[in-house]
Amino acid sequence: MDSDTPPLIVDIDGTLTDESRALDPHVIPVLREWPARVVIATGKAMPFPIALCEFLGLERTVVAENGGVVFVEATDELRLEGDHEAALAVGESYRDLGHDLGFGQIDLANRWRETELVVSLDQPLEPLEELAAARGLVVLDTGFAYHVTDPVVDKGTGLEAVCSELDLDPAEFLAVGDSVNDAQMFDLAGEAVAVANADETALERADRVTDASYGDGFLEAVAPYRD
Ligand SMILES: O=C(O)COP(=O)(O)O
Ligand SMILES: [Mg+2]
Repeated sequence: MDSDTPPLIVDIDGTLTDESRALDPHVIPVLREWPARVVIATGKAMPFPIALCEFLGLERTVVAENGGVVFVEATDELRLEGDHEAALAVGESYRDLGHDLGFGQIDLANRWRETELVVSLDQPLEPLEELAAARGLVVLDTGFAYHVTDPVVDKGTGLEAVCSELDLDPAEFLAVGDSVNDAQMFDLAGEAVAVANADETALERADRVTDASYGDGFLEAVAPYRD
């Protein structure tokens, strides 16, 4: 890698993982050795990207919950944004209609969530969208879960928040992702790459689409900046 390597903002599920959300081990050395800043940007709750950074030996620079949570270790900044009360109320109303969030009794998908709510993809979408809209929230289908999210935040606002902390410009970044929740960070990044398994929105908003899927797609996305 040369000194012109851009900072990297990368999604987790579907980009660093396979379809079952298991991390592709081949991405590990690439992330560990990336010579510029690495930002992990995910729809997952904060403990997941924080743990990923720790296990990879990366400084913890994280956008979680689709932009609702931003943590920058270097400046000791934690920003929470978005109407969590409204998201929880959507969940309550959804249950009142006889539906379920779909993650079982001990719901690890929502347990550490601070700004949004997630519902399993095997649950009905339409009533969820109606309840969310009534409270000014949106539902994002990432291909891994339905996210009831406050539209004031997204991974783009998260990238901007990270940049203002670290005195970087979003346009310096290489962004890699796979789904609708990556679209706004794609719009801001200097170069946006969708892996081949990406959804229609991510494919449309990307500057480049890889031939390979999942972790192999990520490796292809960053290949021009290695060696
Ligand atoms: O949690 C999800 O549904 C998707 O997570 P991701 O943003 O890391 O792909
Ligand atoms: Mg993803």
